[in-house]
Amino acid sequence: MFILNWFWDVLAQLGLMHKNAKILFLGLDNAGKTAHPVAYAEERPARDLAAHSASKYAVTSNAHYFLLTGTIASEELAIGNIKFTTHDLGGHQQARRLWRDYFPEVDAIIFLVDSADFERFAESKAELDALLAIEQLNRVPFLILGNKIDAPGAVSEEELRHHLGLYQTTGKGKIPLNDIRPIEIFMCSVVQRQGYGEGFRWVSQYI
Ligand SMILES: Nc1nc2c(ncn2[C@@H]2O[C@H](COP(=O)(O)OP(=O)(O)OP(=O)(O)O)[C@@H](O)[C@H]2O)c(=O)[nH]1
Ligand SMILES: [Mg+2]
Repeated sequence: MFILNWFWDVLAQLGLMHKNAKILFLGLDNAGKTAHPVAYAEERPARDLAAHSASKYAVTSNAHYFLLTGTIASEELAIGNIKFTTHDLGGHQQARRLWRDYFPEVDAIIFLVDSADFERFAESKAELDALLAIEQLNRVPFLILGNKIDAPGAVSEEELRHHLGLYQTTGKGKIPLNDIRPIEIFMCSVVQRQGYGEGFRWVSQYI
């Protein structure tokens, strides 16, 4: 298993269109950003990752590696001559203070929420609101992923919108925007590999 394993399909899609996309994965701890037990957080040889990506996407070029420093995992991935950096920042409280170090030049923020964790919706909302209020991010597209729809007790999109206060969002089609930050919510299950592709396609049009 690799960090952000689940996201590679979608990165590959984005990779055909965009260069040097810097995407931040944020959300509370346990939201599903890395979707694997943290226990294996050790550095992996670059060749593992290269082998993985090569087998899956016929990626052969340079710069396949990732770093783990404390709770911050960052991956660089090159598809052809297009380079991506993804940062999955840990979500526990101490790590959240580090989020803002990663804001400069970010192209999109993916904010994950555990849609089955009713008790933490308010905490998620507080973090999300704080992010949305940051001047530096006021043009950065926000993709909110309501994850774990497969889990017992997961709420519907409507309910999650309500709990997060996301009543006015961009819309899910190809919506042209002038000077307004794109923001939309999509429900997904990282574990079952469903739902997020639509979200990433949506956000990619604004990167
Ligand atoms: N049922 C279900 N469980 C999921 C899903 N995605 C992640 N999980 C589980 O949720 C737990 C936490 O996932 P992580 O990816 O480690 O959470 P994280 O957001 O990276 O958390 P931090 O690294 O602590 O910030 C794990 O046990 C995952 O297996 C999902 O779509 N459905
Ligand atoms: Mg994690």
